[in-house]
Amino acid sequence: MIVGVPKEIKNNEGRVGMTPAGVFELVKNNHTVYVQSGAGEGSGFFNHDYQRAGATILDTIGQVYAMSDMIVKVKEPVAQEYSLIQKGQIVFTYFHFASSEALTQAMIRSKSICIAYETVEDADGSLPLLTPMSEVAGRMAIQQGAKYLEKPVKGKGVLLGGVPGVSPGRVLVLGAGTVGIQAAKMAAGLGAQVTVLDVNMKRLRYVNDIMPSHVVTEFSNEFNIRKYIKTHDLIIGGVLLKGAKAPNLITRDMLKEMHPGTVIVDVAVDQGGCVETTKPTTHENPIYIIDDVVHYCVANMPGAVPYTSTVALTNVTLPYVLKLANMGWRSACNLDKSLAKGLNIVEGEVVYKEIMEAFNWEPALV
Ligand SMILES: NC(=O)C1=CN([C@@H]2O[C@H](COP(=O)(O)OP(=O)(O)OC[C@H]3O[C@@H](n4cnc5c(N)ncnc54)[C@H](O)[C@@H]3O)[C@@H](O)[C@H]2O)C=CC1
Ligand SMILES: CC(=O)C(=O)O
Ligand SMILES: [Mg+2]
Repeated sequence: MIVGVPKEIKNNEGRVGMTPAGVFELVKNNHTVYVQSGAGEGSGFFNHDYQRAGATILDTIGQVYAMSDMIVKVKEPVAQEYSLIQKGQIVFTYFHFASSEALTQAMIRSKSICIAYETVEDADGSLPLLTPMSEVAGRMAIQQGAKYLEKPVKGKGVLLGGVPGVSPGRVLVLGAGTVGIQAAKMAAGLGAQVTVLDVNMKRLRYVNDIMPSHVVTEFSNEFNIRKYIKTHDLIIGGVLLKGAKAPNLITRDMLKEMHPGTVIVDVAVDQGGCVETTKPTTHENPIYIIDDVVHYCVANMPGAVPYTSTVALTNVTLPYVLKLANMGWRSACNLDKSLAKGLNIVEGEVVYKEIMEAFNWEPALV
């Protein structure tokens, strides 16, 4: 198979879909790999590294899309890429369709095979290709939140760890999944008081078992959310309903209940966000303020630490890339049920029910 690796063009996205180690494995399996010139630079991988591993470097993104059977990338295609995607081409990347009807319509029109990293799902319900990036984003959420709590950037002016004689800051974590646990761990490490909410008691039991006593758990419901947003300085949005639009747990009216300078880091922004006032931002302009509440809603947080994120991501994607290249998408998905869950749009048809539900589409209309 011919596999293409384009350079990411989303704002400040330094990750790349394949490392030279991945190229080496594919070439060893008799595949051809085209890498766009400079694609890996943000992650510390240069053209000569890819060439030494056996790849051919192409000058333009157009050439990579035109010459490849399968595109392996990181983020969802942006508008400039829509017309480059070909009928029957496999596109293996994050898509987050439920948050963008425009992207969904464009990929339906392309008649490509869209396999979304974020919905590849193991038998136990875990999401092996989302987990490493959620680990990065969960940890980063506290770093970013701590920064935007500073007064010069309109935060409340609270130091999360406090100092002797002054209470530490308070962090509210919505969702005790991968993002939530990593965020809670980082916040606890800084000495903050942490409250973690989830609707899944198993997750809350797990958090309760592994975290120190200054991390407490509560059930997630509107009553508790309304109570805790008034007293917490930093709120992390880490909820997920697989493949679906995130629920709006914090509604617009609730912002008025919060202390001015409260910071929300809505990591779930890529699935539409769990805060009604969330809209995607970029690393260039990461925040905006509504009702004195600072919103940080960067949809590609791990893109800012590509040296860590590219390796963490490609460690888990490469086995699937090899399977797709060796067997083709039909046989690979027939044999590997986890990978089959990644199929979102196939030759113009949406095959993932939560995407249809996100846009209130009836099957006959698509
Ligand atoms: N902005 C970014 O750069 C990144 C965003 N993400 C996103 O972060 C989100 C979270 O991902 P993960 O932690 O991996 O998901 P996960 O599946 O590990 O955890 C989600 C948790 O949300 C909980 N939940 C569902 N409904 C809830 C409710 N009403 N109240 C409280 N909790 C609720 C679930 O029970 C689960 O424990 C996803 O949307 C993911 O795409 C992940 C990585 C990077
Ligand atoms: C998961 C995701 O959206 C990201 O890593 O950018
Ligand atoms: Mg207010």
